[in-house]
Amino acid sequence: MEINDLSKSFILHNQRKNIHAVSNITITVKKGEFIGIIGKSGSGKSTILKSIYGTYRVQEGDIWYDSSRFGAINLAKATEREMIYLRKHEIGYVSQFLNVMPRTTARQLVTGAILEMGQTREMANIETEKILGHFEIGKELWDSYPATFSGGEKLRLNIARAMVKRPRLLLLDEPTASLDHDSKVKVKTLLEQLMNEGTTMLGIFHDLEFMNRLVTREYSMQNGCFTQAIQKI
Ligand SMILES: Nc1ncnc2c1ncn2[C@@H]1O[C@H](COP(=O)(O)OP(=O)(O)OP(=O)(O)O)[C@@H](O)[C@H]1O
Repeated sequence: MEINDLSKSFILHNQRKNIHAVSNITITVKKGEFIGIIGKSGSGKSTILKSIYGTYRVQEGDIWYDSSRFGAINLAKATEREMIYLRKHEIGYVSQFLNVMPRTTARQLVTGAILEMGQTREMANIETEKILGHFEIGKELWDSYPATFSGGEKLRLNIARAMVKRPRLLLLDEPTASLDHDSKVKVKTLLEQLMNEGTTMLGIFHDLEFMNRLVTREYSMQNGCFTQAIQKI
């Protein structure tokens, strides 16, 4: 992926203010790399990820992504239909929050994600149980609605759902922020597996130390700009 001169502002109409969330971000990410981004709250980290994922429309700059379906595609200018395809098949996004779907059980949520990738139902069922078990989501919860889950359970399910898709590009927005140590270790192990399978990752981590030996390059952000880049591996 190649991001060139990405800038994004928000206009706050009620305050007649223009917020420059990110300015002139340029970065090249090679296949299989794991980029870690750190910076103070409000420095623009999530805005970068949301611009790549198409949650935010980019005003200036290009985000060239090497898609297996479309070839080189500029995500800054992609159509909604293209973005929907990419989100379903190639680009994953994990945040601290789970958007629960009404009347969908934890099992259905994960199985549905696997089926979207074209797996058989039999394989999807096996893999669903494997991943729910791995994240220690109690068996009694598998056929329950996640709306009633605790914060930690929701988060683990969220990560599980994104990971089973084995995305080509995975965006991580502080996914481990509210996890206990054991759950963090589990996430790290799975991220390591994904890396070994060739997934490229871009992640915001409050505690980058924890991701040590996985992150290949680290960027620091301040006021919407990268201020430092450190090659870790
Ligand atoms: N949808 C939005 N509307 C208006 N302003 C926004 C929006 N999203 C982000 N901003 C503003 O853009 C700036 C950067 O926000 P962003 O969420 O990217 O920061 P961050 O570094 O990820 O912060 P945090 O670590 O707290 O999540 C902030 O000043 C924020 O208030």
